[in-house]
Amino acid sequence: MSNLTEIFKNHKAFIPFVVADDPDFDTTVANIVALADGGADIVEVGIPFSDPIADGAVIQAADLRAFASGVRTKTVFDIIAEARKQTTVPIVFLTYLNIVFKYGYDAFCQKCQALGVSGLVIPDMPYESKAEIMPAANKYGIDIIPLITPTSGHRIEKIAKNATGFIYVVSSLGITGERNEFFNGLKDLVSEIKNYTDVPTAIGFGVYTPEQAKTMASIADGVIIGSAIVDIVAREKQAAPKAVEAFTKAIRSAMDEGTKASV
Ligand SMILES: O=P(O)(O)OC[C@@H](O)[C@@H](O)c1c[nH]c2ccccc12
Repeated sequence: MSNLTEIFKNHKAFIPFVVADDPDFDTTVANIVALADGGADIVEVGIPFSDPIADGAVIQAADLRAFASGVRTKTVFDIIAEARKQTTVPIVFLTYLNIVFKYGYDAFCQKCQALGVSGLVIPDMPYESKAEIMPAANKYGIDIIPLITPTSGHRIEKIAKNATGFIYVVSSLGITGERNEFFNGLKDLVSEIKNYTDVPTAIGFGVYTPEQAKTMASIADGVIIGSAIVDIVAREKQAAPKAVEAFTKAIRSAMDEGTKASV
């Protein structure tokens, strides 16, 4: 079983997201460690991209800060290598497909394995194109985390049946960023997925507050939060790690509360 799947056995998983090299190398390393110390189960690290079509203003701005810092794919790998000296927390990359394609599927997955990166979330790679990357992903034991959205419809069955690691359930239509309302069929969407697989589900997109995290943890096996953390990094800059750790603890305890209440 994938090491990512194992994590969900103990409790509801919290999966925070940061953009690599935002605002700089050392702060990103410290943020990854702070997320782990605060109780993150998996850290999702975004590789900055010039055309992040699924991202809202907050993450787009973070990508621009990373570019201003001179980020390259190699910088991102070096950040992970540095973080790995301080933490064993499971890590997945959020990356647009072109970055992986350009680096080479085999070389990229090999690098992930060497760095202890367990999975890839590739939002612009449709399920139907997954076959291209699977030989490399299988060779190096990297999970390709599929996304299921409120409009996945008849594709849910095949996506779920072929999933490994965990399934990223997109909370609503649109792009990343804070929101007050989510797709109202989320419970049904998660239970439909459960008809086809035991691979755990995590809900992301627009989850911003501890209260929302608690609600999502009552629906799915895990919760993903990006923009709320990236906002803290934008505000606090080099001082972010402390605030990021405090936020992570607040989310963790809200999720644990939610879980206890439903037992
Ligand atoms: O920022 P949000 O709304 O909390 O959403 C999670 C998210 O940041 C992270 O998983 C992510 C960042 N960029 C993405 C692009 C597509 C899908 C997911 C993502």
